[in-house]
Amino acid sequence: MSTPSTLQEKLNELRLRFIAQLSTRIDATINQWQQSAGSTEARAQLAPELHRFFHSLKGTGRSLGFERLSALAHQGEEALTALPVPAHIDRTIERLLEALVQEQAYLEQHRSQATLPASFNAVEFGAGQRNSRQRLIYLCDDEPEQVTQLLHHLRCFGHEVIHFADTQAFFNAVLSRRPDAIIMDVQFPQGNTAGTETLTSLNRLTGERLPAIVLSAHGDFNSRLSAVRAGCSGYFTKPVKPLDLMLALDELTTPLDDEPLRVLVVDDDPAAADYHALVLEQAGMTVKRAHHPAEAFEALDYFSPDLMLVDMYMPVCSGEELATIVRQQTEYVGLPILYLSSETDRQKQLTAMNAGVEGFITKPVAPEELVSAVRLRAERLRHLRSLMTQDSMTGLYNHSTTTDLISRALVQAYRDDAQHAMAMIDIDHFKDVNDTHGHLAGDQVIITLARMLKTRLRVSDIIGRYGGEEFVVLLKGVSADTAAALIEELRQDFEQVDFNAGSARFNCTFSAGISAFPHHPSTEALRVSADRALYRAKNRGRNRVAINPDESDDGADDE
Ligand SMILES: Nc1nc2c(ncn2[C@@H]2O[C@H](COP(=O)(O)OP(=O)(O)OP(=O)(O)O)[C@@H](O)[C@H]2O)c(=O)[nH]1
Repeated sequence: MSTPSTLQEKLNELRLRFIAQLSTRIDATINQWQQSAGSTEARAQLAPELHRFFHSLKGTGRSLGFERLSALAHQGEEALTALPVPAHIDRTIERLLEALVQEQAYLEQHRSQATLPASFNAVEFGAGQRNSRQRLIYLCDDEPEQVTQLLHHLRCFGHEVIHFADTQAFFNAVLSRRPDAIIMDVQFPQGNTAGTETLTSLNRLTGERLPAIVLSAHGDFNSRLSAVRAGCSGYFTKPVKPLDLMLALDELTTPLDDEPLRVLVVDDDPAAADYHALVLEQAGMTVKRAHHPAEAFEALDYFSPDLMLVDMYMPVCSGEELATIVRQQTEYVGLPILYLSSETDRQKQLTAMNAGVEGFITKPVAPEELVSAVRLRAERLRHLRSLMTQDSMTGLYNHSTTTDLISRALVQAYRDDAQHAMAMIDIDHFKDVNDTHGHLAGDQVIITLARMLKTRLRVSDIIGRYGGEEFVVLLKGVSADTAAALIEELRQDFEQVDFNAGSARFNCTFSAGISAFPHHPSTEALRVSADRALYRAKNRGRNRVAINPDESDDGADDE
């Protein structure tokens, strides 16, 4: 069988799985019901479980589009909660269980026709997960010297760059593959504003405003006006300083946050958890499913969710109890919690909100409604968190957050039996940079290295600014040797970046030390070993990457 790829296919697969498991669930309940026959006490003991069975079938049934099944389950739930207890309640329950058996048989027979209700067919979310900070840039310029310099810098920052020397080839390329940003020269042999005119035509043709920055040999009014009319965000006169252009590109292309939102879905019913997880995953979020509240409690620590979506009724404890337990820990006081339930009783909803949760989503929820409710709250938390955890100059994690995140990653690595590597990176002779070119130029170097680390390493790697000109990176899933090779590539590119301070141009280098997990099994042990290797790199002349000999795969010294 082929792997389902679209949301519809995945949801249909979920429906089929739900139908396949339905008879076991109904049979088990009928069994319990029959065993409790004749004993008022046994029936009373069974009532909460029976209620959960009907409640869960009602919610998941409706979410997956099984309206008749859900309506029957709803009747069962109502009968069990009605006060006074309805006359002939046993007869009612038996009738409903029989009806569920028939409905199950019907669904089983017609399983090949199982398709989602029409309301789901319009649902498609955007491109989904972005797991790279690299961008596709089109550079359209016919001046060889400028092009060589820009290509070099753009590639140092890990961007994929395609160069066009004429506007026609550029025009055709944009129509076949849209870039993330465009750098466009204004003047070409075809005319003084041929570059911006090409952009204007493309904007008209595509109905979009293409993200573009203009380079021009002239800063005159007409050239600038043509750029504004072409919808360009930046205008640079040649010779352009590559780093200024990089920053402008960043503003044009970098979304607020690259990392997918993490959502913890807690539901004892696997079908319901799968359904909601699928919808959120399709919208680009990373989802962890927990079927038991204790499992959810553990996941808080190693998964570090941006939001928790909790079923209100679970056998072990209620959503409200779980929310209270979570809230009792200071580090999770701000974690947004949303209840997800088919409970429609307003009073019960309000009571459940007492645990300080963010809101209540009633099942079945339309996919786009779920995504928007989750995204809104999770992004707010991300923003607040970032103010506390990031270094304001570089946007990298600050010292304490870096240490904290690395420690959590190591806990997870123990579980997964994974290997990681740590790199300590320190800019060489940085005091001289400040003394010679000024503090602002020094800041520019720090920001540039931070930017390179972010664009070149993986989103899942942990990158922090440890101190002034010192950075630490946890490269996940790689050996010390692989990490050393990756950092060595970065080192070679960094030394070629041109910095400017007034009319002076200068270059910088860095040294790095590498250590490996599980060879060094704690954050502190990793740090000490990487620091020792960094010291060796500095001692041996700087501008190099070092590993302690005992960490290298072949045990050889790195130099
Ligand atoms: N511009 C700037 N300088 C900083 C910042 N934080 C720390 N520094 C400076 O970084 C310099 C670090 O210098 P040192 O630790 O002596 O080392 P170094 O000159 O880089 O020499 P080596 O590491 O031995 O190659 C100090 O002069 C600090 O003032 C910052 O945010 N911006």
